[in-house]
Amino acid sequence: MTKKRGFEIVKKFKDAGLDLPQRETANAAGYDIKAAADITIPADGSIKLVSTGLKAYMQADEVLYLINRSSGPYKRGLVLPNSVGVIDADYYNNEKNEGEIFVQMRSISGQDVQIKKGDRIVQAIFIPFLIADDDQAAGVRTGGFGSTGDK
Ligand SMILES: O=c1ccn([C@H]2C[C@H](O)[C@@H](COP(=O)(O)OP(=O)(O)OP(=O)(O)O)O2)c(=O)[nH]1
Ligand SMILES: [Mg+2]
Repeated sequence: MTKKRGFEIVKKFKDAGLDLPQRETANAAGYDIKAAADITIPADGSIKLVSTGLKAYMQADEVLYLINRSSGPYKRGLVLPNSVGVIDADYYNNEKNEGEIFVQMRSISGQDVQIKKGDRIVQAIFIPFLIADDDQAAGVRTGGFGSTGDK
């Protein structure tokens, strides 16, 4: 089978016994992503990066969105401060790193929230996107989290 899109475990977590993301029901859009290690999301509202131990490959005109589970804020008091995480196709095996996906998380409960290894923290949805007529993007991704600068 030709590889089109999917998830792989990054080297750092290769012996950690992680599961590859699954959809829970036949028509679900989202692949549920689990935390790769225990982490506390602090009561003070500061932002933590949660390791997933995963990278994602996809077609050049596809993007992977990380979107909160509806139970995230409602039951656990957890939100993604960036609302939606955008995982670009060229983040996979980029120049500086393998392209591990991290989930930004913040507690809005006023309490510490304990995330345990294996907890399903976010859902990931593959989506095709369009480009504008005059698009001339030719840059090469060298990392993530601000690698392309502010200007
Ligand atoms: O929640 C997220 C958001 C992004 N990323 C990684 C994958 C993505 O391809 C890369 C860049 O994300 P984005 O373009 O949203 O952030 P940026 O601040 O514009 O960084 P850059 O300048 O590297 O594009 O960072 C994550 O691991 N988790
Ligand atoms: Mg960017």
